[in-house]
Amino acid sequence: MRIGIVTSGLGIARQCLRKNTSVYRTCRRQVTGSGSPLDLNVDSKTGIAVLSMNKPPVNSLNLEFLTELNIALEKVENDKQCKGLIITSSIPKIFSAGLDITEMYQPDIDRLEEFWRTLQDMWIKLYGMNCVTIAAINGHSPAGGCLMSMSCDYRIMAPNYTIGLNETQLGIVAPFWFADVMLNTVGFRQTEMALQLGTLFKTEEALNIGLIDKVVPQEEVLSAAQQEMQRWFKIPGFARQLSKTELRRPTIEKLLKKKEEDIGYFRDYITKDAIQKSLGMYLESLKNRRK
Ligand SMILES: CC/C=C\C/C=C\CCCC/C=C/C(=O)SCCNC(=O)CCNC(=O)[C@H](O)C(C)(C)COP(=O)(O)OP(=O)(O)OC[C@H]1O[C@@H](n2cnc3c(N)ncnc32)[C@H](O)[C@@H]1OP(=O)(O)O
Repeated sequence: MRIGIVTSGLGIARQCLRKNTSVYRTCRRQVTGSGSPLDLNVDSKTGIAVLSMNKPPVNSLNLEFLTELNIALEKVENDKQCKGLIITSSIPKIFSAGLDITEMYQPDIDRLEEFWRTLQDMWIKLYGMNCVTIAAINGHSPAGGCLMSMSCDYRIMAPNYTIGLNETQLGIVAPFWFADVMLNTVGFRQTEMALQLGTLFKTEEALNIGLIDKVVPQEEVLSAAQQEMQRWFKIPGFARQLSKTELRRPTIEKLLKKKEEDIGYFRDYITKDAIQKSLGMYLESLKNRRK
C-alpha cells in the first residue's frame, strides 16, 4: 500500500502521510518521478529500498539511465532510514541486457567518455554501498547486467534465465574491473573459463558455480529478497559494513587509481575498426533474431 508522496524529477518526498492505525504506519515513498526509467520505493518501516529498472525494451544501460542509477544509489546511501537495497526489474523476463551497445557503436567521442565515466561511477557506488544490497534477478542478466548483480551482496534468481560476462561473444573484452568482480565472486578457474568463452550460465549452472546464491520461482524473487534481507539485518551493521569494506576496498581502489587511464583505454579500444565491425555485426544479429 503506498501512502507516500510521489515527487517529480529528482526531489525526494519530504513528508509521509500517516494514518493512525498501525497498518498505515509503513511509509513507502516513491522517490523517482513518474516516467522515470527507475522506480525507487523506500519502505521506512522495514528500512528496505526497492529499486526497479523500467527502461523498455531491455533495461540497457545508456548514459542517461546510468546517470539515473547513480542518483538513485546516492539517494539510498544518504537516506538514514535505508538499511538495505533490492535491485530488480519491472521488464518481464529481462533484468538488464547490459551496456547499451548503441553507445559504443559509431560513437561521439565526448559522449563515449562520459558514458564510461558514468558506468565507472555507478559501479564504484554499487560495489561500495554501505547498506545491504540484494539483486532480485527476475530475468536475463548478461554482461553489464551480470556486473550489477555481482556487485550486490547476495543474488536471488528465477529459473530459466541466463547470466554471465559474455563480452567475448560480441568480439569485445570485459574490462579488468568486471573481471575482478567475477574473480571475487566465483574464483580464478571459473572466471578464466567464463571470460574467455563468454559464457552465459543458465540459472542452475550459475548456482552451481556460486555466481548466484539462491534460485526461487519467478513470482517469489522479490519476496525471497525481502526475507533474505532480514538475515543480514540481524548482524550488527557496523561490523558487517566494515567486513564488506575491507574485502571490497582493494578492488575499488584499483579502478579509482586508474579511472582516467581506463577511460582512455576503453575509448581507444572501442573505436578500433575491428571492434566497431564486431559491434555492428552483433547489433545486426540482435535485430535479425526475431525475423
Ligand atoms: C582490453 C580491453 C579494455 C577495455 C575494454 C573495453 C571495452 C569493452 C567493454 C565493454 C563491456 C561491455 C559490456 C556489456 O554489457 S555489452 C552488452 C552485452 N549484452 C548482450 O549481449 C545482450 C544482448 N541482448 C540479448 O541477448 C537479448 O536482447 C536479451 C537481453 C536476452 C532479450 O531478448 P529479447 O527479449 O528476445 O529481446 P530482443 O533481443 O528482441 O531485444 C529487443 C530490442 O532491444 C535491443 N537490444 C537488446 N540488447 C541490447 C543492448 N545490450 N544494447 C542495445 N540494444 C539492445 C535489440 O536489438 C532489440 O532492438 P529492436 O530495435 O530490434 O527492437
